[in-house]
Amino acid sequence: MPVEARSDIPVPLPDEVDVAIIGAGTAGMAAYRQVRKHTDRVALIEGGPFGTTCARVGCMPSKLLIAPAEARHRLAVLPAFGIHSDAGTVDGRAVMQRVRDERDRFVGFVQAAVEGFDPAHVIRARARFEDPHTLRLQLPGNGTGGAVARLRAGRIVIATGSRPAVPDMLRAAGDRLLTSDDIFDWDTLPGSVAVFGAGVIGLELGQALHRLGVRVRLFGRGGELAGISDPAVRERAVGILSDDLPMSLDARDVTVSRDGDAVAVRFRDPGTGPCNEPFEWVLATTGRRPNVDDLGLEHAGLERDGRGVPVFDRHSLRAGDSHVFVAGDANDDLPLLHEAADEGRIAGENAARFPEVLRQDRRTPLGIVFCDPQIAFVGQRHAALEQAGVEFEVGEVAFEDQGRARVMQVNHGLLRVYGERESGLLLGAEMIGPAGEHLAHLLAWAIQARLTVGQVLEMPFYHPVIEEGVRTALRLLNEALGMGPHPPPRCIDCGPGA
Ligand SMILES: Cc1cc2nc3c(=O)[nH]c(=O)nc-3n(C[C@H](O)[C@H](O)[C@H](O)COP(=O)(O)OP(=O)(O)OC[C@H]3O[C@@H](n4cnc5c(N)ncnc54)[C@H](O)[C@@H]3O)c2cc1C
Ligand SMILES: NC(=O)c1ccc[n+]([C@@H]2O[C@H](COP(=O)([O-])OP(=O)(O)OC[C@H]3O[C@@H](n4cnc5c(N)ncnc54)[C@H](O)[C@@H]3O)[C@@H](O)[C@H]2O)c1
Repeated sequence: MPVEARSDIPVPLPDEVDVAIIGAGTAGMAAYRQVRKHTDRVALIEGGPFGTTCARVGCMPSKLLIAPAEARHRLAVLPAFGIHSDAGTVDGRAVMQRVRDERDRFVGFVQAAVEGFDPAHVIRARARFEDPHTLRLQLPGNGTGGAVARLRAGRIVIATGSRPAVPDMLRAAGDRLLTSDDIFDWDTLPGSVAVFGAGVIGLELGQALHRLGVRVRLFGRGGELAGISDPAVRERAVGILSDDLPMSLDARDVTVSRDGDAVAVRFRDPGTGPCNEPFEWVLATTGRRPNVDDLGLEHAGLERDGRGVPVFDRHSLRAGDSHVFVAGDANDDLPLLHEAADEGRIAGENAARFPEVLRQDRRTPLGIVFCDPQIAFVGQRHAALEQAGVEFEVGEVAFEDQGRARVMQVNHGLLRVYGERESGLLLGAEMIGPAGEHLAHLLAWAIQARLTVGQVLEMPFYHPVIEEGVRTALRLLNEALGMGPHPPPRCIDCGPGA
């Protein structure tokens, strides 16, 4: 990792501030910028390295690993275009060198931003509540444990992020057990990895490693995959992705043990006999836990939920009717980068204005999984609509015959869109398919603008583009809502393969 941007500049610590922010990640830095607009009496407290989870061990290095994997995988479609190539040999050291170099560049941008903050505001320490308004600061030591200081704060923003949660059953892998915090520092690619947890991180990293030539098996639970809630989309996703990546999404009787330097994974897939597969490494991608357990929250006088997170209002980020605000992964609501930034802004603004606290609209939910084909969620999920008893209809398009997708040899997937029966409002979508990141944005913007399905269909659609597939799904949805005619099976006005 790059050197710390900020040395421990001997700046006198304040005794008291208007707002203390715990954690200088994405949410904490966004909060700091807001607070600065109102007061100079602010402390941004960071107990770990600067650079944010996103840049250091999250969004950016994971996408840097996925990019070469996708580039290599595209070589497999070349013969279908009549092109033959024997390229594709993987130089693991070069792959990981680029991942680390580019990662360090991104981390450097964040560190430069921190360098731009007033040094008097930035405190290198781990913070814990001693009472609702007092933080105990454990300052960095020189190997012998650092000094302790105390800071009184009128308001406090908790923006402490999250960390990998590792189940005990994987601990037997010993020093062969890794998390996403470790792998981007690899010097080279390993030979084999058992990836436990078929959520977003497991799927993204498991598929990328597999496509870079690492022997991978993705172990899941109960058939879940990347949080897809629509059973039709999940079934399609499992079909497409398991064609390529070895998966045991409902592995039973799993045990992990060491066999010398290797890790033996014993398991049973439904309908098969017992298997015993050796791996060099075990990668735990079994979820993340909010960093609230070591904050002394029992001294903060806040009501907490079952995971120990202060009960808070997602429109103000305020914990109960207190002076404490909880933003980003720490609140365990929507652990995504853009949400952490939004929440930091709202929490910072409210902490600064306190006791005036404003409730703000939140954006339309949007989630993108950078596997290939991409998985995406927009607006209300299928399961949530069903659970809430919303009366809705579904329109769908399969991408196998979609014109542009076929031209490009990316014709795999299924998009399902949901619309409200009475109003015709577009409510949500789940998908696996080509250009998922772009289609998901279009749909999210339409939902946030509160457009009906009919109004979205009034928008321009070019030809031949993958967005024509969205139009097909929306036309079928409009018909199901009783608000549009049955679309012609081979739509002439839209050109072939729409
Ligand atoms: C592998 C991976 C891939 C991801 N990919 C994506 C993606 O593609 N898109 C996306 O939207 N999201 C992605 N995410 C999620 C995204 O990275 C997080 O939602 C986001 O970074 C959370 O930001 P944050 O500010 O809440 O936390 P962080 O950036 O983790 O900041 C929290 C800070 O608090 C500090 N801290 C903790 N406790 C204390 C304490 N007691 N005292 C002082 N400081 C403390 C920590 O050291 C840390 O610096 C990914 C995550 C992972 C792990
Ligand atoms: N592209 C993106 O936007 C992106 C990428 C990566 C991470 N993230 C964020 O990070 C969060 C955390 O991701 P994650 O993948 O760690 O968590 P997750 O909650 O999405 O998935 C964890 C999975 O592990 C499974 N699991 C738990 N214990 C298990 C066990 N013992 N054996 C097998 N499976 C087990 C769970 O059932 C679940 O399916 C995501 O919810 C997401 O918000 C986003």
